[in-house]
Amino acid sequence: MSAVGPEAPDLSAARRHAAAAVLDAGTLAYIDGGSGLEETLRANTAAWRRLALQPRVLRDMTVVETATTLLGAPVAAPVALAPTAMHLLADPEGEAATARAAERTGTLLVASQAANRSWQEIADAAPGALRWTQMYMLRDRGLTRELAAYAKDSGSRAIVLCVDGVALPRRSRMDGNAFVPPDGMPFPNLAPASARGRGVELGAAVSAFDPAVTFADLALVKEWSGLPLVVKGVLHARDAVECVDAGADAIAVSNHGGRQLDGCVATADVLAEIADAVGARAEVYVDGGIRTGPDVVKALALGARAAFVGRPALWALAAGGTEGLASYLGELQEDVRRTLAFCGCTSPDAVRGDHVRLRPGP
Ligand SMILES: Cc1cc2nc3c(=O)[nH]c(=O)nc-3n(C[C@H](O)[C@H](O)[C@H](O)COP(=O)(O)O)c2cc1C
Ligand SMILES: CC(C)CC(=O)C(=O)O
Repeated sequence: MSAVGPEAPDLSAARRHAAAAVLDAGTLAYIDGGSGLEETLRANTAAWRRLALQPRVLRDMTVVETATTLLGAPVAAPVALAPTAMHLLADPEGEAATARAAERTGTLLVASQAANRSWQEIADAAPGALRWTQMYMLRDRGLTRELAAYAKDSGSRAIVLCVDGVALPRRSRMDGNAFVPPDGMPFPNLAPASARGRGVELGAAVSAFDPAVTFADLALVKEWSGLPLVVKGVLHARDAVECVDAGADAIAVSNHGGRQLDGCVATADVLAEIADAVGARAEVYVDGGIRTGPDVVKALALGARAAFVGRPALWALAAGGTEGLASYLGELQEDVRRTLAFCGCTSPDAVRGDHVRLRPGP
């Protein structure tokens, strides 16, 4: 404990606490954990703490808007739901519950390819929600093509191609390192239409991810889906530029919440150089350790258009279902609003690079 007492809890801490009371230990370890020594998991949050906002004053903050657009579509705030697998672990309605919370709060939902509800069921649960679809390039290109078309047909407005799944991570907290989903957990969006009702086994699904994926595949995914393409899992400025050269419409700076390559850079530490390299050619987003309104505004100052949250949304969903997630998202939006006001910004667009700087010290 420091001289001034314990660190104040962030908005998600109470949700994490409540989730721990309802989830079994294995499920909680799966959600919370990272890979290896969890160096990157810890570095993600620590990197946001090392940055300090430098506010501007005397700018009339009577009206402060958090609303913005993502790939042209309006959202209530520059905070979105990162794709996370298996929402049936957190709520008996799975991603349908998540989608309703997104709809209610004007939040973008990125539906995972490892969702337990089919993309069409998620769409039907919340027709007013803005939804993008996360996919992997599968070894079976024909199936990938079919699923890309399915994403579009079920109303997704973009594909988020996750490119950090080229090896199996060692997830240290989990017994034997393998999380075994409960029996009967469906993965309908990894199966061809003919088997969508049954879904596939998770193990089979994960080994279906194609480690041979390259920049040349980006154009294919765009063509197959007919949708804008976000590349998720980029951590190097030159890769970001190459993705944009290959047709990407947006870059999601992400290390998968410290769950894939342990020991890699924290996202906050590379965001600015990636955003600078990409410039106005594509939107740039970030995830990993985003927990507060100030974290979101720091991300905007470093050049992101939006920040995405992963684990806190699952904790909030487990703790309180649609209601719990909607109230968490509402509080986070309010935290963004008050942070913008304190920074002298009447909207996300008003945030500039000089609103953030590194804290002095070790
Ligand atoms: C339980 C869990 C499941 C995840 N599943 C996926 C997934 O299916 N697809 C994907 O692209 N990313 C997945 N991610 C990574 C998130 O999209 C995101 O990068 C990460 O959670 C952000 O870090 P945060 O949890 O610190 O906010 C998952 C993350 C967690 C915690
Ligand atoms: C089923 C997995 C692909 C989900 C995932 O990405 C994760 O657990 O981090």
